[in-house]
Amino acid sequence: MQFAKGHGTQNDFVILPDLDATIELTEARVSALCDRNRGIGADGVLRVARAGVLVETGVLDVLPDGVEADHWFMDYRNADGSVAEMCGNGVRVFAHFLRASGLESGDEFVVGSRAGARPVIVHSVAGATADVTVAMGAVRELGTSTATVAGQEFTGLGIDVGNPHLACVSDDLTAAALAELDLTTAPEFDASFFEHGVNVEILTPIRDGGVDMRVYERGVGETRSCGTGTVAAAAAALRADGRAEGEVRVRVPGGEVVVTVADGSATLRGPSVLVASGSLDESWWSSLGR
Ligand SMILES: N[C@@H](CCC[C@H](N)C(=O)O)C(=O)O
Repeated sequence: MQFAKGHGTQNDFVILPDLDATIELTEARVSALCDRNRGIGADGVLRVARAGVLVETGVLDVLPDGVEADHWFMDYRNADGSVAEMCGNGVRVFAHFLRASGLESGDEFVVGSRAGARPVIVHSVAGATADVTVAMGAVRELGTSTATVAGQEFTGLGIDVGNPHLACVSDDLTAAALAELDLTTAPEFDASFFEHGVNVEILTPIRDGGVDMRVYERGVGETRSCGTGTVAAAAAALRADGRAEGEVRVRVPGGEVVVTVADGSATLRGPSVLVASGSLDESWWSSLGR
């Protein structure tokens, strides 16, 4: 079984090209693959197949909104094996992989996700690195809620960008104080507000056109970046600045991306790096629980 490994601002993924969608991606297998000691190690898994094939094989019940049978589909799983609707860094890496592997030759194409169609523009591919913009779809504000991180309560804006986020802009927070925040344990949140769990972003207000952000991802833990999280963060930071639209540079521990919010939707531009490819040992794979 072939795999590749890549990351978008150090949010890293194991990529599994599976054009016939025959791989049984159980929770046990995904979590073993993503385990940094007993597997390859990653924040998530991206299965590569056409959307129609995933419906035919029963991985998807139906084609999500705007996704056509011949669109490429990013079948995304979190490191704990759970399925999530969308992954913004994942889409950039997925698009880069399609180009690097020759599965796709265009600069503009659609990547399907469970949250719907996500058109991409591949601006450049140079060596192991690509620069990709993803149209992230609608940014829906859900209202105010709170999260408690290491005993400290943060108020934030619930935002749905295909998956759920609570983006907490903290007025006096500096980049240095943010870096000190203890994010080793899961933030507490209002489970009646976020029935399906939530990704929590803590960020500074906009200063010089940018924010600093850290994230605790549902199904993963703290990651060095989260693309959908940067979109939620940018939208919340713009709101806190009295604006509904604008461009925001979002600095995360793993690098920097640019988010543009306009007309109730957003684009996300940033890098992708493909670092390795190889094959999984078949006996190891089949020894994993189903
Ligand atoms: N890292 C991703 C988001 C992955 C899904 C998330 N953990 C969830 O469960 O919603 C990104 O780049 O957007």
